[in-house]
Amino acid sequence: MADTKEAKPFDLNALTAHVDANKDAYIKLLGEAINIPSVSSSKEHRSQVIYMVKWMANLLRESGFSAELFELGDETFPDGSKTVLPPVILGHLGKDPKKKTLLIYGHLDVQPAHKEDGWATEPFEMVHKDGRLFGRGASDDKGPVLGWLHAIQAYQALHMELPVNIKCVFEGMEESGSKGLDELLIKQKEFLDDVDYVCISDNYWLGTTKPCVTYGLRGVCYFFIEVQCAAKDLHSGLYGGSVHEAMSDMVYLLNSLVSVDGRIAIPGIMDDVEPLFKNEKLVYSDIEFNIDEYRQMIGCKKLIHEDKVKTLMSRWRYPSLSIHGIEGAFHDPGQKTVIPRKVIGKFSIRIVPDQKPQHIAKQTVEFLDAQWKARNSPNTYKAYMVDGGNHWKAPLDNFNVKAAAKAIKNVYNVEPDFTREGGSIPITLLFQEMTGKSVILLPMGAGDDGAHSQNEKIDVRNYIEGTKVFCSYLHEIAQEGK
Ligand SMILES: C[C@H](N)C(=O)N[C@@H](Cc1c[nH]cn1)C(=O)O
Ligand SMILES: [Zn+2]
Ligand SMILES: [Zn+2]
Repeated sequence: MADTKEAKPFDLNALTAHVDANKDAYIKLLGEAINIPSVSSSKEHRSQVIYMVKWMANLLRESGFSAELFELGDETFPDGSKTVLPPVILGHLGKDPKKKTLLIYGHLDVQPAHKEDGWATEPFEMVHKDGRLFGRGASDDKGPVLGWLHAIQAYQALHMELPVNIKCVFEGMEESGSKGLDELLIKQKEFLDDVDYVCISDNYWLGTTKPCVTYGLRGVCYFFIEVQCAAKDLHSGLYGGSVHEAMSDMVYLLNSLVSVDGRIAIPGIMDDVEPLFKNEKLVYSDIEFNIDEYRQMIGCKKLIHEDKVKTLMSRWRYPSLSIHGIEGAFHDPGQKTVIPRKVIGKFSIRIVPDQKPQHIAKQTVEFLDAQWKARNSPNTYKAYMVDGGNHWKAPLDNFNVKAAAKAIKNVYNVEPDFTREGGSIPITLLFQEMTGKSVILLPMGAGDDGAHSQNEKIDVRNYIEGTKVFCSYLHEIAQEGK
C-alpha cells in the first residue's frame, strides 16, 4: 500500500499489540477462507480451488503486492479425462536492492472432508469454540498463509518499514502432489534469482506446547493398483462362486505390502536409506515429546514402538507405507451385496534421504507384478505411481534458523525444538536447489490440530501468536550482517 507518512522504527511490542487488537478480524477472514471448499483432489471442486487462489491474489493486491497468476495447463486423470489446473500466485512486495528478499510459500488447497466422515460440525463452515477454530484448512494451510498476510499488514498499518522484500508462491495443488509447480518455477526461474531466504509455514509443532523450527520432510510416492473383473457390478448371490473377484485380488495385493509391525515387504526398499550417523539418536532423545500423550491424542491402544526415539525415527527418518482406500469398493453403511466390477487400491510410501521416487516406483511395481503373478488371477491388473515427491533435509547452522528461533523466543519466550516432519511438501527441495539458499519450516499450528483428519482446527492462540512470530521473524531475518 502506498505510504506517504514517515516510517516509524521497528517496535515488536507495537506490532504484537496491533495483532492482538485485530484478532477478531483475522478470525473472520480465516472463516471466509475455510468456507471455500478448495479441495484439490476432486474435479468437482476445481472451480472452488481457482476461486480460492483468486480470492488470495486479491487480498495480496489490496496490501500492495504485485500478484500474478500463472496458468499450469490441464491435469489428466488416470481415466484419461482432463480438467484445468488452478493457477499459481507468484507475488512480490518491495524491490529495495538494499534489503534481503524473503520467499514465503503456502498452499490454498485442502484435503477432502465430509461431515459424515465423523466431523462434529460442517468442515467448510468455520466454528469458533473454546479458543479453537474448526474447519478444513484451518491449520493446513489457510491459517498460516493468512498469518503471513496479517504480519505484513501489521507493519503497514503501523507505518513501519518492511525489513525485507517479500516474494510469495501460493499454489492450489499441494495436497495433490503440487502438479505443474516444478515446471512453472523452472520456466520462471528468474523469479527466484534474488531470493535470500525461504520460509514455509505448512507443518505443525510436535506437541501442543512447544514451538519448533523444522529442518526435514519426508517425500511421498503415491500408487494406484487397478483390478477389473467384469464389465459391470454383479449380484453376489447370482454370480458369487463363478467369478474371480477383483476385490479379493485387491485385498490380497494390498495385504502383501506391509507387515503388522509396519515393515515394508518390498525387497530392497531400505537399501538407499541414509545410515544413522554417530550419536544420531541423541538428536531425538533431547526433543520434548511424550509418547503416552501422543498415543492418547491419536486414540491408539498400542503404538508400533513404545519408545520415544524409535517413534520419532519411524516418523521422520525411515520410510513408511500407508494404505488409504479402495475406489469402487462399497463403503456406505448397510449391507450391499455386490461384487464390484473394478477397484482401484490407493497407497503411498513416505520416502527419506537418500531414496529416490523413480527407484521406489520401480521396486514397488516390480514387487506388485510378482505378487500378481503368484496370485494367478485372470483379471485385468495395473500398478503404477501417480506422483513422486522428494524428501528434504537442511543444515541447521545458518542465519535463517537462528532468525526463526529468535522470533519464537521473542514471542513465546522459549527456545524451540528442532524437528523433522513426517509429512511432505513436494516443492521444498526445488526451492533449496534453485535458490541455493537456506529453506526452513516455521510451523504455526499444534501437533493436535488434526490436519487431514476429522475436526481439523487451529487454536486461536497459535493463530495469533504465530502471526506475531512472523512479524518478529521478518525483522530478525533482516539482521544478518548488521
Ligand atoms: C505437511 C503438509 N501440510 C501436507 O499435508 N502435505 C501433504 C502433501 C501431499 C503430497 N501428495 C499428497 N499430499 C502430505 O504430506 O500428505
Ligand atoms: Zn499443508
Ligand atoms: Zn496437508
